[in-house]
Amino acid sequence: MTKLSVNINKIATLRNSRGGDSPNVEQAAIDIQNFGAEGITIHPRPDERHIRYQDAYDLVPTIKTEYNIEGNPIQKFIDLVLDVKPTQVTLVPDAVDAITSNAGWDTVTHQSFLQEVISEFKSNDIRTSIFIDTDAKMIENAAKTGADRIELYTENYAVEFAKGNKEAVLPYVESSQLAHDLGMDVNAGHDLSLDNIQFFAQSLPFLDEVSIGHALISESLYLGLQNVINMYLHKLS
Ligand SMILES: CC(=O)[C@@H](O)[C@H](O)COP(=O)(O)O
Ligand SMILES: NCC(=O)COP(=O)(O)O
Repeated sequence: MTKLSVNINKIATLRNSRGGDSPNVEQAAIDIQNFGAEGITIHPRPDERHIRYQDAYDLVPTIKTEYNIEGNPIQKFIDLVLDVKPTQVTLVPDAVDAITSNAGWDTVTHQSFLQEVISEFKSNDIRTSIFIDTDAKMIENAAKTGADRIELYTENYAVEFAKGNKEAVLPYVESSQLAHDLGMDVNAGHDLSLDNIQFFAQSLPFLDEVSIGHALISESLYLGLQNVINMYLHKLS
């Protein structure tokens, strides 16, 4: 069974837009887990435009499932993760000003750096995962860094699937098998949604966890709108 980890960045985006504490990200994490999600993912960025570094600490007592922290391992991020000690850290090669993640690691160029940070996280009992494209050479080199898992960057699959190109899943099928053969587990994420997740999960031979945020929160708004509007109308009647 593939675990669902819910990325709550967008809850924080909404909170920050008013400067207050609504919606409350800790309560959201509690509820999301009570509704059955098997993990909570956050992806703090250096500008703290959504999840803040302080949120990473405040969430600790609320997460009873798996806690996954994603981000670029700049020193501030490394210190945060070593302090918070989540279940898993996912290393993502984000540019400081990136709107969202847009590429996997070049594990050849950055092999020794990745090896160093991964070994530090592992010696602190934190599972490690590397955000990566469906490139065999990069995945083979990811294994050499000592990473426990890869997280397959699924934007291309999501874009192509929306156009009806189901064969876009094939590189992910191959990458999943390769990672497994190399002794790594497989996560996936980015733009996965209610539309594309089932075909993806059923196609991959190995898929341990997906982290989903943007689409899941948007879908929750749409699927909840009718209910909430009816509740307002009832209060006003
Ligand atoms: C690595 C990845 O694909 C996600 O963590 C995604 O980047 C979420 O970050 P944002 O919410 O900042 O888009
Ligand atoms: N690791 C991917 C993630 O956490 C969520 O990405 P998205 O669903 O917001 O695109």
